[in-house]
Amino acid sequence: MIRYKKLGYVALGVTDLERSITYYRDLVGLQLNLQEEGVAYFSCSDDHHNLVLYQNDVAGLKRIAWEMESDAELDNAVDTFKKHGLDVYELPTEESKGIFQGRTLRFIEPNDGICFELYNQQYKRATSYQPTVSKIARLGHVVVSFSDWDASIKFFREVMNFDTSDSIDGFINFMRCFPNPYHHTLGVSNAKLRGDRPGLHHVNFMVTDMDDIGRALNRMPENNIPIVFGPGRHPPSGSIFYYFLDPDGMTVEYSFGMEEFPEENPRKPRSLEPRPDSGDYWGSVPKEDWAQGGDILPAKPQLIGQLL
Ligand SMILES: CC(C)C(=O)/C=C/C(C(=O)O)=C(/O)C(=O)O
Ligand SMILES: [Fe+2]
Repeated sequence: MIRYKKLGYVALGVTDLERSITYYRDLVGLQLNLQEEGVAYFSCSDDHHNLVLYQNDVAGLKRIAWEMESDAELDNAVDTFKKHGLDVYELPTEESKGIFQGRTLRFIEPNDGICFELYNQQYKRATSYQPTVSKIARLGHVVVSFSDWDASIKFFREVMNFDTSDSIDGFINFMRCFPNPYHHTLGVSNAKLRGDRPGLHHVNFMVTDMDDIGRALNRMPENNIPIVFGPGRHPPSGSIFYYFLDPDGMTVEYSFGMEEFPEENPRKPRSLEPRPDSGDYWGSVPKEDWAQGGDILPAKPQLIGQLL
């Protein structure tokens, strides 16, 4: 069974790269490690990047990348994916080095055509992430609204070896990239909840303590950043949460205190009733523009290199 180390990075298309650099660096608190023509690499760890922004005509989700436990797990993934009829491409060495990574594979997720990437390691930084406005602990999760909710969950479970931690029936299925312990690194949301329009739901950064949330409660409104949900506490993972929009209207979440699962004998997944208090113990309800921004950006041009 395929084994993942973690959710490595998320790549987004943004319509004004300079504007988004200022936002993600100065308001969200990510460290800008490198800016090249049309692309910016941010981290919140000793990785070279945990968020990559590309200048693009349309804002949206470009790629989701998973760091594997080992190089052998990349081979394991290739064998598994090919058995399930997936075309997997290995980036040429100069390409993977160009994004500061070791061996890198890409494929198209079959339900909504998202570019998924697996890699074994990124260049590490001696001087790792230095917190500024917020002590971000890690890139936490990405939630995507998929067209076929059941088929997507089946793919991630049966092909990618993700486990369901909990589900709000018909709304969101919270999945762990096994054996990563966090309650979810991927959320499978139902696009039927947003007019059958698949796309990015939100990107989450887990912060280190409540003060990081507290400071954001003031910093975001002071900078006229639209708040779209919370503060509150999510029943699925137990996380304190706070959601706000980025300059393209894509939804970003700060959270603190997520449940962790053991590799052996984890608790059973719960099926939560689809009602507002399954989303927030504290009773807040999301604004209309929560989780609405961000298309799924075409994957094909990213499939470069050798077909395995
Ligand atoms: C309001 C939705 C239905 C909800 O419960 C969300 C939970 C999520 C998420 O969607 O990512 C979390 O972030 C969480 O529980 O940590
Ligand atoms: Fe979330």
